[in-house]
Order: sequence, then structure tokens, then C-alpha cells
Amino acid sequence: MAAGADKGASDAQTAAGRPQAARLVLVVACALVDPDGRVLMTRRPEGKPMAGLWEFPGGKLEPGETPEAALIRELREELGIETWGSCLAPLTFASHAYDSFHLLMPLFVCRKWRGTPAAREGQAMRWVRPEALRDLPMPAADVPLAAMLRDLL
Ligand SMILES: Nc1nc2c([nH]c(=O)n2[C@@H]2O[C@H](COP(=O)(O)OP(=O)(O)OP(=O)(O)O)[C@@H](O)[C@H]2O)c(=O)[nH]1
Repeated sequence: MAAGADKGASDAQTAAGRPQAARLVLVVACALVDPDGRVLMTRRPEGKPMAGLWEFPGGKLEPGETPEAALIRELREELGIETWGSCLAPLTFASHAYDSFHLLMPLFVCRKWRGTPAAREGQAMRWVRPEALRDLPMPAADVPLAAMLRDLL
């Protein structure tokens, strides 16, 4: 048997023995931090999965978008504010297995933007002190992120 064919067989075996990964969904999110050190949280509207839970503004990447470009677009669409790639600092990420997909979510921090955040899509929003984040019901993926923000902000 040729060396290449042998290698192929062992790769297939390895692949077969590996746990099946759920569909990977890439979402980008942002902790907008105001001059008092509070973080903007938005509530998922009725009718969506995880409705009523408080999350960081953001959303899924569109094909061909960088995370930064997607976040700038989402902040414009959801909150009507304008920011720039140079104002987005990577902080941490979530990697969380939901029942139907696996969420991979980089979290940026942004302290500088133009405009006043306003809920453009009917979602509730509020500014929250990092130490009060633990009192908000959040998607499971966000719980460790909130703990990190309490330590890092
Ligand atoms: N934006 C955002 N999404 C989050 C967070 N935590 C978390 O689990 N998610 C999940 O990541 C996905 C974000 O997708 P999205 O906001 O673009 O999409 P959606 O479910 O609102 O609806 P859509 O598919 O109609 O756009 C959702 O499944 C959402 O529940 C978070 O802090 N911010």
C-alpha cells in the first residue's frame, strides 16, 4: 500500500472516532463602556430564542465580513451609533455548546463612539455597573464573560 493511502485510512479513523462538533456559529459582541464604567446591555426581544435574557450588543457575521466590520455594522443597526476599528479592543471570548449549535463569540470593549445609543429594534437596554451584571439573567455563554468584565473593568 502506498504511504499516502495508508495515511488517508488512519485520518479517516481518527475523524470517525472524534466527537461530532455541533454547527459552529460565529457571533461578535461588544461591551460598550461609558465614562462612569457602566456597560450597555440589551434584552433579547419576545419571539426570538432566549427572549428576555440580557446580552451584549452584536450579532452574526455576514459572509466576507471581518469581526470588526460586523460589529461596527451591528452597533449602527441596533443602537444607531458609529464607531471605528481602532476603538474596538479585543477582551475575551465565549465558546459555548448550546443544544443546537456551538457559539464562538469574541467580545470587544469599546469606550469611544459617536451618537447616543438608542434601541433601534425595540429591544430594552440599560447601563449596568460591572458588579451588577451578575443580577441580570443572561444567556449561558455570557455568564463567564460577565465575571471577567467585573475583574477587568
Ligand atoms: N449579540 C449577542 N448574541 C449572543 C450573546 N450571547 C449569546 O449566547 N448570543 C447568541 O448568539 C446568537 C446571536 O445571533 P443574532 O443576535 O445575530 O441573531 P438572532 O438570534 O437575534 O436572530 P437572527 O438569526 O434573526 O439574526 C443568538 O443565538 C444569541 O442568543 C450576546 O451576548 N450577544
